[in-house]
Amino acid sequence: MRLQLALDRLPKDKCIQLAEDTKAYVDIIEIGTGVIKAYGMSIVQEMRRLFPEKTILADMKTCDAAKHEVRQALEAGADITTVMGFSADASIKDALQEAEKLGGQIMIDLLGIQSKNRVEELASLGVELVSLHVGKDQQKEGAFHEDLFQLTEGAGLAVAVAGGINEDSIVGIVENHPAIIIVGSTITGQENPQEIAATLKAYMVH
Ligand SMILES: O=C([C@H](O)CO)[C@H](O)[C@H](O)COP(=O)(O)O
Repeated sequence: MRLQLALDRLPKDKCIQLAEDTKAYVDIIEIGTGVIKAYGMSIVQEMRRLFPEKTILADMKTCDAAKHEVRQALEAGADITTVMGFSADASIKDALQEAEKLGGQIMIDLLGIQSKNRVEELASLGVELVSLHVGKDQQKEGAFHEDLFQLTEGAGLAVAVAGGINEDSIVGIVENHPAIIIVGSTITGQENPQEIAATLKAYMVH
């Protein structure tokens, strides 16, 4: 089970500092969508250079022109890039094909998807990794809840989870054995991010 640190809505120097401070506990560094919109591929390149031993995920949230955007992210140094699950099948296929060509991986973001049917379709298109995601705005009505695991049950997919995960919710989440737990604000909003990252990671390894 891997811990992914989501770096969202932060200036570049703060992203770098957070990645540095928490690196003993974090397996995957996620460069958040808004951060990519602010700095473009240069921050992906910089994180790759600064953290060569880490898996880097570019949260591109691609929904069209998938071949181009997947190439952009992977050529900049990302290992994984995200594509939205509601995208056209043609986009999903292009993304998977391009990632395979370049030796990277696609994480399909299931934000907004409620039907198991779509999840099964995605699996039949060759998708292997998805994220069950409660978006920032949706979190006003509640953070990630274990009920969401039902959506991917039996689909044979590696599952990441995201959306307001904290010390209270992580215990129940770990019991469902996701491949990746994605945590943003709970770590990045702390005065001592290293301490909270260590606490969260400890729940994942015991
Ligand atoms: O993907 C995310 C969200 O859509 C903002 O871009 C976050 O990275 C993800 O939700 C994790 O962040 P927290 O919810 O703050 O833990």
